[in-house]
Amino acid sequence: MTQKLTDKPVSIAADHRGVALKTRLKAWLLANGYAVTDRGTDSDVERVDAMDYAVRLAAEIQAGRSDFAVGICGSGQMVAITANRFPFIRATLLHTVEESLGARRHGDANMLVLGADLTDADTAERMLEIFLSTAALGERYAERRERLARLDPSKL
Ligand SMILES: O=P(O)(O)OC[C@H]1O[C@@H](O)[C@H](O)[C@@H]1O
Repeated sequence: MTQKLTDKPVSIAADHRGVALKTRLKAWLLANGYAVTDRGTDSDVERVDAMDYAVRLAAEIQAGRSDFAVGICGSGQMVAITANRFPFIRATLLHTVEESLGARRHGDANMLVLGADLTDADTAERMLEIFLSTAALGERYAERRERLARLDPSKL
């Protein structure tokens, strides 16, 4: 068993293209001792907008109900772009286990984003395992994250 960085439920959501991967990752989370908050969608035939599901995940983190979220759409792009509009979200679209390590160590990412059309489920499971068990580094990495949090668009 790898270390757990959170005792809160992991929030997960997907658009219609990500339903199958969401089901698989939810099962992995439950089997590995994580509580799960599933914010939909549940139909892979009814077309929905990935943006709405990214917003649902952001709301879970903003409210403090989850420390980590997993968002899925076909490419992952729409979830990642939407989620990163919120300053308290550090969403990262990943394709490899190595990227998952870096996203947590350097970026303290709190939302794992996956493209269901591009990512096989075994790799996604491994990325999720690494994502939820890799601590963020301190020192210069922490200083950069603090700078990031202070970036002010009105001062461009
Ligand atoms: O299935 P349709 O609606 O054609 O395309 C949706 C996908 O297009 C991209 O924005 C997202 O990746 C989303 O999953």
